[in-house]
Amino acid sequence: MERALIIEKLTKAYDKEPVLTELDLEVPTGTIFGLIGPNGAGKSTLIGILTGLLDYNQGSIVINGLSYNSSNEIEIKKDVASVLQPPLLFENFTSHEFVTYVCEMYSIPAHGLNKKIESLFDYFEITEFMHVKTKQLSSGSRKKLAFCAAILTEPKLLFLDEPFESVDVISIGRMKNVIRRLKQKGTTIFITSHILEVVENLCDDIAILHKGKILAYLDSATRKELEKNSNLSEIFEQYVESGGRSDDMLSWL
Ligand SMILES: Nc1ncnc2c1ncn2[C@@H]1O[C@H](COP(=O)(O)OP(=O)(O)OP(=O)(O)O)[C@@H](O)[C@H]1O
Repeated sequence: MERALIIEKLTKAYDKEPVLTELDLEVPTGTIFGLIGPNGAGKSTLIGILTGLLDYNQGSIVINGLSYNSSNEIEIKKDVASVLQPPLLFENFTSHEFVTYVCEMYSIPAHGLNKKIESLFDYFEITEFMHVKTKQLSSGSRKKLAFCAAILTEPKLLFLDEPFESVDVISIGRMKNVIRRLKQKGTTIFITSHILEVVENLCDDIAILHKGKILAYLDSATRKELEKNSNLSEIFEQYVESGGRSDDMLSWL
């Protein structure tokens, strides 16, 4: 099977404090992959590295068949888009200026672009903010705008870090529709989320990241077996130990 992403022995420390330790991970091309893990597990750090925002100490990364290094960074990035947490927007641009600027950076042809922008903004109910500066948008609208910009760049690999956080339930449903459509077109989607019901229902393979390592990789066969008896939240709890904590600790409450 083809792999959109191959990570080997990836190690990252912040000021000597290890966050990712010899992490190995492979993501099959054209699938929706879910990365879940407790707070502080290293999910955003991993996405930061994979999108070129953060450096790393050791290991190797292959994206869409290209080995990641400074000489081919630009070639890799033209096929990769992301929605980060918090989303990165140009604060003094209007929503329309922002998405058109992002499309220019990705050399997306201008012909027909406005129609696509209008339909996406309409679908996500942000048309009224078309000519409003991004710094004035609510957190949910910022997320939706960053998502629209990422979609418009027609990526082969799309990283979504907590894409559903702050987003209303109707818009989450629409984001899920778009993500499924992208998969049908062959895009690989890499999602992190704490909303496990959405991950369970949307993703193909799922990995659990804990303390900087992949604790479990649940492919479709493994999921099928485990999900006979438990939902994803229960499976997550079984893998990620509670460290003996229970409600009894809060008996004073
Ligand atoms: N810039 C930074 N400097 C130092 N430590 C950092 C920095 N960014 C993150 N960390 C630490 O790295 C660890 C992993 O953080 P990260 O944000 O990647 O986790 P996460 O899995 O995305 O967490 P969450 O689910 O809470 O968003 C945490 O211990 C965090 O405190």
